[in-house]
Amino acid sequence: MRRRLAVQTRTSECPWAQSRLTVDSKDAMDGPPLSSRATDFYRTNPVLNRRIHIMGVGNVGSFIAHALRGIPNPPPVTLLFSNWAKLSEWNESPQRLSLVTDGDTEIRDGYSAEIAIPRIRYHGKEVGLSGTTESLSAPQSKSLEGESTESISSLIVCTKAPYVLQGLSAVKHRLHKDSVVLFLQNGMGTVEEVNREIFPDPATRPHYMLGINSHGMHSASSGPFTTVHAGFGTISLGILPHERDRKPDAPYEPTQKFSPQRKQPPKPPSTQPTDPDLPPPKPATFAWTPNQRYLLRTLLRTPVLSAAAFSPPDLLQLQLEKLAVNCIVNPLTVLLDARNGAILYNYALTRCMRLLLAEISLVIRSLPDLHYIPNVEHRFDPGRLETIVVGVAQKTSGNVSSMLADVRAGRQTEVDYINGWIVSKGEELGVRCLMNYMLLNLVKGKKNMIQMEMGEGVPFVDESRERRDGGIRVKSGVAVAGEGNEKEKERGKL
Ligand SMILES: CC(C)(CO)[C@@H](O)C(=O)[O-]
Repeated sequence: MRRRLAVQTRTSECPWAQSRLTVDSKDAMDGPPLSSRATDFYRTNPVLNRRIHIMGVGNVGSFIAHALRGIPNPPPVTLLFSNWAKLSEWNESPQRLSLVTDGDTEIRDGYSAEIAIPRIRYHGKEVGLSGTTESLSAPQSKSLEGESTESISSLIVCTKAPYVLQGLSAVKHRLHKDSVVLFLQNGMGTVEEVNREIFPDPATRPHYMLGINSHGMHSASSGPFTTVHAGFGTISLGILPHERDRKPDAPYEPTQKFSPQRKQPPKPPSTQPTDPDLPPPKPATFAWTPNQRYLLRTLLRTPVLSAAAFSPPDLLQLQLEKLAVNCIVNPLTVLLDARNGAILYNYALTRCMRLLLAEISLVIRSLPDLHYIPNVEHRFDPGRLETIVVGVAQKTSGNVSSMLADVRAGRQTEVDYINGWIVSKGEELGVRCLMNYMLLNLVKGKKNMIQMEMGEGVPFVDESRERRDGGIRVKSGVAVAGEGNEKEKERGKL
């Protein structure tokens, strides 16, 4: 039997430098015999559960699952399917994932698969099950027939932002306070929503990690469970401080990165005056949990992912830069019904971009979290954001943005988590974002228009038709939802 061992090495006082390796006893047997101190350590520290669950077996989820099974001593991986049809398709297939890179196909197996049926939520309550007409009489918190009840230690959520709450509702009772959940969505605000709706109690809330994916993937026409790795990108990862460790409304204290002396580095001058209404800034350092460290290390040792880890304030700034790009490229390509490159070399569109970026920049620069971080004024200056947006539009000029792909298919978009986040953060901070508000509603309006053209935009529709949207449809008095067209190609990301 393969016994797993954990080795902890404390390299410095700083939690970012602590490390715990999980190795197979087979590998450990080749080394020197374990000291009694080490065996005592294993007796007092429970061995980690190495299994990684992946929610959302679309292109992003399949890419990550494929990459994880390709590393030495790979972790066990469980794919969580959101409907019986897809799970049956998997069970009837050779149960392998394929990744096509530059025309070469690599096939990997050894996956477990489970069903986790998203619970449809309406006004914060679970009211039905995705893809069925079954209603839930009482708030659902337990597993349904066929669903596993085993606890989940590490979960990677790869579904699109509007489907995260539904998906997590199906597994929330399997997650515990020491579990780690990695969110890999476009936009902002998912974690706040999950805290409010799924894990309101910080005492039992799992730990979180965030990731920003810039790899481009789409599904292959050659067959199911095959993903084409079309654009080589990176995954920026970070661990989010838990509310048990750090108050979420506290701004970050800047970390001195480069200093000639170790002792008492000089504090960089704050670019903004200290706000008496804000709580005092807190450092971004905190202790990692074993599951967080394990998941982070596993992803970092998976070369295909090109993953890199960042401190929470650095990751937040990367997220905000990506948000600014998505706030411009995604909705403008929807309204123009054109590829990303269409927003370039067109001065009328540059004017629109500048009006939008003026609001976006102001909201970002007003965020309390960034209040004490030096250089924020310059990093999120509208001119610099414009340079980033234009650069991305140029690099991905041939891509159909993810939002345009969703709108064309009549699916729900991530616009609420992109321009919608800017509008609602602006409201909180006293910044009126009229341009973004209009764009938000134009995108929604266009999606509704296409849905109506597809005959799916009215609440009572032909019962035989599946709605390709995560929204609510009232059918026989029960709120239900369809699911996205799985065959639809996911656009390249950046
Ligand atoms: C940057 C971006 C717009 C490029 O296609 C991508 O993030 C997307 O499609 O959402």
